[in-house]
Amino acid sequence: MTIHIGAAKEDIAETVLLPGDPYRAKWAAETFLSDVRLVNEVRGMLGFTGTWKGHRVTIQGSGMGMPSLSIYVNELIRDFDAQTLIRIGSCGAMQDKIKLRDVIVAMTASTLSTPSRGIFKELNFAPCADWALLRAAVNAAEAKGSTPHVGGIYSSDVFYDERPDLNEQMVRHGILGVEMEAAELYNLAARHRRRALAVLTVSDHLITGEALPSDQRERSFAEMVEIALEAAFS
Ligand SMILES: O=P(O)(O)O[C@H]1O[C@H](CO)[C@@H](O)[C@H]1O
Ligand SMILES: O=c1cc[nH]c(=O)[nH]1
Repeated sequence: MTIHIGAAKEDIAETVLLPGDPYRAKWAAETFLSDVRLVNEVRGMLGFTGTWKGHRVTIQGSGMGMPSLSIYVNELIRDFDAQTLIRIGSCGAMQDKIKLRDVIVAMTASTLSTPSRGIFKELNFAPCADWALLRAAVNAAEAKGSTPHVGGIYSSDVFYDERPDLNEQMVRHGILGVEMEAAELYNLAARHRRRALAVLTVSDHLITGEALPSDQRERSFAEMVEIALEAAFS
């Protein structure tokens, strides 16, 4: 039991899926897992553990933004010994070729800053996904007849952006989409030698201005959850 996760050590699986939205955690656990148990509700940041095809899985909300994700991932790694951590998040598309509801698998995550900035100082560390997980996610998507976009994303500290020039540079350099957590997940996984990946569904389009309603962000992103589960246990 930690300050932010009120579960016994044995209640948390080695494999953890991490949606930002705690109600997406509830929906995904109830939709994809068997023998589901609520294992955390501290601060309403719901976490569930169950089984998928015989494998134990925890689905734990991580909140919005890297400082929040950092709390949950630090505790999951240090206190619960999580080994494989896969973010299942929403994102905004930054390229014309990407459409609403497309899946993006994040190879790298560019940032302006992360909670790890304090230790990296002047170093520009390159947060990147675990290669085997990334390959397994792409294979899983393709086996389902889907073609995910694979490449770099932007992990931003803000949703309401006051620096359009930064987005312009991201678009210009081929960044696929923007979200708010993956870079610090990748930093922490590198530091503690764990496996991490971010699989994202496009909920907004920065070029067209399209946006999905919040109920769909909570309960309709099945494809990315299936890809994450298949990748974790391939
Ligand atoms: O849908 P989730 O997983 O929360 O991810 C995205 O949505 C939130 C912003 O609405 C941020 O957390 C961003 O990264
Ligand atoms: O961070 C995010 C998440 C979803 N959509 C966005 O535009 N930004």
